[in-house]
Amino acid sequence: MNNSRQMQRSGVSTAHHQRQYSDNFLETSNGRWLQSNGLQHLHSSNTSSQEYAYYGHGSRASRYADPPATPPVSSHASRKNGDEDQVSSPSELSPGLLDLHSLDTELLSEMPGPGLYNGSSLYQCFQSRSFDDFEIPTSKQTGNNRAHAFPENNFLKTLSLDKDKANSVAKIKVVVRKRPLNKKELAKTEEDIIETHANSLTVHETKLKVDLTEYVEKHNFVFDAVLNEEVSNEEVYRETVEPIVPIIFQRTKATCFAYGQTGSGKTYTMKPLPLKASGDILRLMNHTYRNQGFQLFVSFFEIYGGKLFDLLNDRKKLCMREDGKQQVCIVGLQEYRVSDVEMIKDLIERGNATRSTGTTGANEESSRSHAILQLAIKRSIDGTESKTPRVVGKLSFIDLAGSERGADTTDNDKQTRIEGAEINKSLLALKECIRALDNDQNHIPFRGSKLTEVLRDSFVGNSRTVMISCISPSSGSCEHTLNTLRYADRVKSLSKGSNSKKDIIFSTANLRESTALPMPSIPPSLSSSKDDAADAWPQQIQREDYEVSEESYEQGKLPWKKNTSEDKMRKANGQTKWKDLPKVDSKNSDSDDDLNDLLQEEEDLVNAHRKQVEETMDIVREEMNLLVEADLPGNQLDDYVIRLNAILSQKAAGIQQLQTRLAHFQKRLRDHNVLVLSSAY
Ligand SMILES: Nc1ncnc2c1ncn2[C@@H]1O[C@H](COP(=O)(O)OP(=O)(O)OP(=O)(O)O)[C@@H](O)[C@H]1O
Repeated sequence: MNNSRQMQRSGVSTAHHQRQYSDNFLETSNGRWLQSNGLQHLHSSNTSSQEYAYYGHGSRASRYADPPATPPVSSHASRKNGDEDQVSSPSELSPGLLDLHSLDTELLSEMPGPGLYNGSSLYQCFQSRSFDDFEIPTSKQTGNNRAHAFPENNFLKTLSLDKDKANSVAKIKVVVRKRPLNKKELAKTEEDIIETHANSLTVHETKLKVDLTEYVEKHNFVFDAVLNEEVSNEEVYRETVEPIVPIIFQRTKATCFAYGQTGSGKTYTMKPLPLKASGDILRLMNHTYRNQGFQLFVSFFEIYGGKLFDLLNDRKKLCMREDGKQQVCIVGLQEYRVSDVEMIKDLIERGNATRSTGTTGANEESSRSHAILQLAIKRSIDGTESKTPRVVGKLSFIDLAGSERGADTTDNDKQTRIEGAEINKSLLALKECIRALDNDQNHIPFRGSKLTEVLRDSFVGNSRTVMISCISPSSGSCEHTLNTLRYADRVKSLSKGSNSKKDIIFSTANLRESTALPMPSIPPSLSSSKDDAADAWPQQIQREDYEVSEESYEQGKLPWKKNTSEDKMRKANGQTKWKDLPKVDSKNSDSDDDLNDLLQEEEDLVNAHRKQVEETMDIVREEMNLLVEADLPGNQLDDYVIRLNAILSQKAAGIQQLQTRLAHFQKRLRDHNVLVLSSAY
């Protein structure tokens, strides 16, 4: 069905492909790019930068198309209110070439910093508009209409960020969003197995022992933020995108993507973000950067089955080219110049309505494509509109296809399986790129998929990435949820800054205070140990040591929330091998303390060791999941195996070091016992 739809559409787009040629246009930058790439036959008399502007603060009647910075498109200038056809009419739009990344990618040199921000005038200008049309009111939102129409949010504070502060915005931020149980899950009496804390969460996975008794395995994860089911879309925006909006004006490219299994809330989460962001961008353009010649452009396309389709141009098939500087260009992509939030909203709605959906084994209305909406801020070199504007910064929103990967492999529908393979391939490639960036590798495997090729310029240079991992709380989705969180954990480990280490300590404190959950395996005592071997503590353990899993053996399926004291007891009972040690009298209390310290250290070490092994197993499992059906070509597969081997070797080295430390501690314990025994007799 999708196939035929696409064929129909591509048929239409072929018809649209008839272009007028103009030698003059070769004078433009896009034309030059075409020429330099031997593609002059593709060039159009129009750019794809469609004017979609209307000034006069939102009055549709006063909308007019601004004289374009590039060859003009006049036919749609008189687009009437609500007349979508006029806008989308291919003959009117005359799709041209959007050199999204080529010359545009050479960002304009330093922009003047934000001027003095006058919060009240800004408020006055925008108070009549609402930017929250997508927002679902929550119980927390009171009847303060004024506040709702113009949320008195962090943005006002963010506006006054100077460049230094902007630089302090994390390069990679990983946020998890948990959705509420849905009706289906409630009807099946599925349990909520996700317990959230400030910036950590625990997954309570029910497992079966060999004797078929149930037990709960807990998996703890720490992220930059964890948003529970009560958090509104407005708060999600504040936590994720709002802080990066001002730095788009500082020659930065930022990407915000949602990852998670089908039905986990990716679209629900992503949909309102571009609109809110463009509202904030326009505010900055109209106030802080007033009269500085900034322009906002919107484009929206999807990657479906490895091919690109323009969501704002009747799903016209697009092609991607790489220029001599290895910059990726999307040929023919429509880009609309916008200066009003309402218009952006129209465009987003149009694009969303055009997205590919199909039926999968996992979800009837599943998005099987990656949807990419880009907000580009441009400015011509001299700040006027007489010259072709160039990209100053870009904000990309990516609603990824469902990450359930292997789930559809049993599906009989060939098309669905091919889609699944493509999705697996791109998610694998995305992670590979992130991993390569993490390791400061010279070679970033962007070519692994269309998705990563498109994102290439958003990851290099001065870039920011926000990943929102969407998870279902339901026990039935446990495996997918763990996969999502592990993927997010890998992305998180990219963050080399102070964040991750701080998180561990913070989280440890949190966990110790609030529950008797298993402790992360690097307690302060161990990391501050004066023992020589402490220096040999593998680096990656400190960095990646987020997930701790501990089996708390339970007879029957007891609700996890009630188990704290039992867990404590079990933990104590777990030390049976030491309880037969001869008792020493109270005079030996110092020795007791020493012994306890040693026992604690040993237990931590054993936990860390087990965690390393588990993590390694997780990596292998996860990679296998991704590889299934990814259908990589031979050379990519070889590269992939080499990289995976390197990671596993690193893990093996970490495990080896832990084993050495363990042997060392056991020797100390034996010595200690001999000492205690000899003093006892
Ligand atoms: N935080 C939330 N609060 C309330 N409802 C939610 C939330 N997240 C998701 N939903 C609801 O759950 C359903 C599935 O969400 P959504 O379509 O966003 O999932 P998805 O991850 O995009 O799925 P797919 O990958 O199949 O497109 C929708 O009906 C949506 O309204």
